[in-house]
Amino acid sequence: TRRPSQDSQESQIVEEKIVKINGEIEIKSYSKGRFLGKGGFARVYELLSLDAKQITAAKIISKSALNKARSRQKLMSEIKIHRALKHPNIVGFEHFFEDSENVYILLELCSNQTLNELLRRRKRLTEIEAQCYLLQCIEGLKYLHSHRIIHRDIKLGNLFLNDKMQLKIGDFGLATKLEFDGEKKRTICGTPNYIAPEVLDGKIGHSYEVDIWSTGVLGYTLLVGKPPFETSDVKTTYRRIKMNAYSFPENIPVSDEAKDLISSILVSNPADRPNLDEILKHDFFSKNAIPKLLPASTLAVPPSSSYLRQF
Ligand SMILES: CC[C@@H]1C(=O)N(C)c2cncnc2N1C1CCCC1
Repeated sequence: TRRPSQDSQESQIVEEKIVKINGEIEIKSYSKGRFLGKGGFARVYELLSLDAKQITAAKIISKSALNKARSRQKLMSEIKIHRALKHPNIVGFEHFFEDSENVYILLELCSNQTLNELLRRRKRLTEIEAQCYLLQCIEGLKYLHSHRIIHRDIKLGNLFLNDKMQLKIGDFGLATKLEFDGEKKRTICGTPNYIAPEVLDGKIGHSYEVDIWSTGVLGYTLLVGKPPFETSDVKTTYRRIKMNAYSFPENIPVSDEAKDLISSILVSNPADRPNLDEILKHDFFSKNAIPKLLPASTLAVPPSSSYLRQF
């Protein structure tokens, strides 16, 4: 009997057909679990591999959605870049395969969602939490940039938290790999949330500095509770970015070190921004001891004063 919730074309078992080198066919079976949501063209489910008993977050993309060369090309670029990465602050790329209907991308399950949901619940974070998350994001970016990869869409919704509360950079749909040092990228597709002025400008190319810009926007957003240039309409936001028009609200306590660091990053000329190592040397990251990981209780409430006393 079919479960009432199961609609006709979606089956609960996924089978991967593997043709071995000696011509034998091996079938790997997976069981589809909870629906996690939509990500781009994909419907995302928890997926349990029935042999290794490993559970992943599976992006299931129907091939019919990939008929346009552009979207197929984008997906192949995302897979090509992401599958080569391995770092504690980068979402793990477990496996990918296809069957007659779909392409399946199996990613590290991050059961504590993203910083987007966290900030929606908490409104804004304490300085020690912002330090902890920014530090992990910068470690992940150091790894990406050392492999000549620019993420280009660092935003709350692409920063995932796994069950251990580790921060993981995800979604490489807008990422690009530079072929040589000094290469400048000109085009950018999609609507990155924390777009850097030089990308909007379009005259000069852009490079790693766009990810640096995003860490400034991220720091401001975590501490203030909303992005620095956000307005009700995109065109006005872009104008504010080009004008570098942002300020810290009087009524929200942000430390001098935080303001100084964020202001040094959110500068229009990419060449004037600090690099990742310079950012890590800033007083903001050395003024107090920073926890490697935060307790899961902070998903709902600020860290308790007794917890903070140890730092
Ligand atoms: C698989 C897509 C995306 C993701 O990239 N990861 C790593 C992830 C990992 N774990 C849970 N969800 C994840 N998501 C969510 C699913 C719905 C929207 C974004």
